[in-house]
Amino acid sequence: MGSVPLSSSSLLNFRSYSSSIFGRPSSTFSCPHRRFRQAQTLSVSCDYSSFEIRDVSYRPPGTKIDLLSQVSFSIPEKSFGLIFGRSGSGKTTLLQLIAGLSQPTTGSIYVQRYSDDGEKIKSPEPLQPERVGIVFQFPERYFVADTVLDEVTFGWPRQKGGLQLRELLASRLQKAITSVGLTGISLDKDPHSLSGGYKRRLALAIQLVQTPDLLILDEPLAGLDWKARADVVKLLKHLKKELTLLVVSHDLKELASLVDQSWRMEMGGALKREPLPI
Ligand SMILES: Nc1ncnc2c1ncn2[C@@H]1O[C@H](COP(=O)(O)OP(=O)(O)OP(=O)(O)O)[C@@H](O)[C@H]1O
Repeated sequence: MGSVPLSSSSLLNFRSYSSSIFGRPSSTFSCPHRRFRQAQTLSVSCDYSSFEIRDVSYRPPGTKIDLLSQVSFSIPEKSFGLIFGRSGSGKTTLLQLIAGLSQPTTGSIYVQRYSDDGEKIKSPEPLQPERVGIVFQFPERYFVADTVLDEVTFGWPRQKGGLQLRELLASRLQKAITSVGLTGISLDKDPHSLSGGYKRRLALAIQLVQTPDLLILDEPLAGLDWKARADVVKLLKHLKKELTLLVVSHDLKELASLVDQSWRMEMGGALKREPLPI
């Protein structure tokens, strides 16, 4: 991989900068319309956003089969949604549409803002792909760099930016590495030499560094041993406090304690809200 304008040591020198100074401010005060009612005593705004998928159908170009059929659901910010269903039902196809990797044939995907009492505020805004992070199945298969640092910063601007840009990038990197618990790992280490669980942490850090609002995970526990699986579940629990997670998985029991809403994808690409069948 080519050079990145920040070395590991220079990045670590930026540790003391607060991400709240250089990073994107968090979307709202944590006011969980769902968790506590602080707003009744303090005058704090409890508006919240919801990611909304409305009547989405998808037929791949040049084919005559709909892989998704009128899919509608919504997921409020800072909640954990899980989609389950049989292999080949269309789960990954749906994730790809939400991430903006392909376009729905019909229907829309947008962000709607609500007041605490559930009234719509403002017009809906299209969900911008850069606000969505996606971690594919077996993400470690797509690692391309020789060091953890290069892997996380792949695609960053290569020209020398100003100090402010360097500080912003360093701060985001530091925050992402810390959130996934990779601080004990040398940034010069070969990503391919990490354990299975640490590779998954790295895959999450690669997405988190872009500060997404919505993080999509396709089978995050697949192929891991029991210890790494428990590790990733713990990590997702931590991440849920920071952002919205939409997960496709067959590992329902292990993820059940995190799930706020779940849906079953039926063969033919119809999505139905349904409790986890465990
Ligand atoms: N571009 C395409 N053209 C035609 N068929 C496709 C295309 N992409 C996916 N499919 C088919 O669509 C169906 C749904 O695939 P998808 O990968 O979304 O399923 P899934 O529910 O995620 O399955 P799994 O649990 O095995 O990952 C499959 O039968 C797949 O072969």
